[in-house]
Amino acid sequence: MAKIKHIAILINNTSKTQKLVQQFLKNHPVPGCETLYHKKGMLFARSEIERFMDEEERHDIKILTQHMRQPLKTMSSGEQKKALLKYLMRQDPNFLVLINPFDNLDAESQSSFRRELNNISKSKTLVQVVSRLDDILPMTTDFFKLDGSDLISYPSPESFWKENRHDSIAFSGSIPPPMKRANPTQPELVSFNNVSVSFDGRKVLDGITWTIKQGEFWQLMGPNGSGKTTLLSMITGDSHKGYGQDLTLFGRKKGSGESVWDLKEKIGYFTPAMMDKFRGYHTLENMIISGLHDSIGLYIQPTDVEKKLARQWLNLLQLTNRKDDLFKSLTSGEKRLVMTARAMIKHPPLLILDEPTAGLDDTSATFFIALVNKIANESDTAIVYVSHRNETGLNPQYNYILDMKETGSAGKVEILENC
Ligand SMILES: Nc1ncnc2c1ncn2[C@@H]1O[C@H](COP(=O)(O)OP(=O)(O)OP(=O)(O)O)[C@@H](O)[C@H]1O
Repeated sequence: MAKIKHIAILINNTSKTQKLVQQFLKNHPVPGCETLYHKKGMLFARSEIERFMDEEERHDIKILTQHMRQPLKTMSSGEQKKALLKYLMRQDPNFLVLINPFDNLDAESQSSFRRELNNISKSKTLVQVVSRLDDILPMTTDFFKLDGSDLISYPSPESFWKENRHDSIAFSGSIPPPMKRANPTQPELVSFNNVSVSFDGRKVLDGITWTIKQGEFWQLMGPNGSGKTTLLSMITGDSHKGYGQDLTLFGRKKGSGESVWDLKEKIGYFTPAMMDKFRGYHTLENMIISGLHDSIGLYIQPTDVEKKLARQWLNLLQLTNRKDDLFKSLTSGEKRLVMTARAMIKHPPLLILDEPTAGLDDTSATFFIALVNKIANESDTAIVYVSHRNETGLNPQYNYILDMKETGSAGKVEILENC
């Protein structure tokens, strides 16, 4: 029997990924991948999960969760991915096109997902479309890179690895100062004392005790479904689960009449999903200034001082000459830098970055991490960085690790060397 081919396509910020994926799925020939022509292919991608979520929400059509009570939307990323893979395998395709399959998965879910794909690879071709070299599976036989619309094929795995392994990036310049000296904040920004959360009678968080102080740099870690998002949503005011519990946010006890707006004012927040919510018809300068007004995009005339500050940020990000370009014209790596600058321009007491490098290629992720380390070193802002990946180069002082148990996740503090 002929050996099954497995394809890896490395993508970057310029890649016309959707176009290529459609070529595979619609059975148009792809040079170098002729064996898949006229075969049945199916797509494993975040966008598919969102599509099924939309079907559930808008039309009440349950496809991935046919025999489950829990809506797809409230499942953890790992649970959603498992449900999608199960569904795709029931359709018995000849090949699967997987776009960044390990994004948003914790280490344990990644290994079990890798094992599952390894099993599937014995009978089906895998086409991995990935932005990170570490995600390429070992059984890969054919290597490509997608530059713009050009699919470049490599004669051997060695030639692929030699060309694409990258060096680390140095960052230069300083974090621009705040527009005005902040009122001294209390040293304790967030304090959970024995806080627990349940959904439908099932405990998700059990007795969380965690204090975040001014200027600290935390990484929040835990397997998929351990309650990271739930924990963050209590800090940002997006969940009511904190009421009636011993939770103090920026010096005020939860439930003592604070508004969500009071909280949002003190928090800079970025998660890649935020970028799906707007079309990007604002200039880079206005996007950054909008962080001072807690809007996404600017709807009032900026002052000269605001413009000057935005330019200092653009300078740091090496985007000075593009201040009048539209946000939508940026690559996804550049967009995330600008969104982080937007979140940081007011030097909030707390900056939350929720899986900020998901989907980025290695070079962009390295650049992003350099910016985060810089913010941690040069500002009084405390950072909570949520990631499943042990990001090379990220220098948090502490890990807050959620240990998932039947009785709900318990939290553990790990003090790191950078402290
Ligand atoms: N509104 C809700 N109703 C029911 N269950 C929920 C709800 N919100 C979250 N859950 C459940 O709580 C658990 C924790 O979810 P949460 O999204 O906080 O985990 P997470 O650690 O952020 O996961 P991931 O890393 O995959 O994003 C999951 O099992 C999820 O299914």
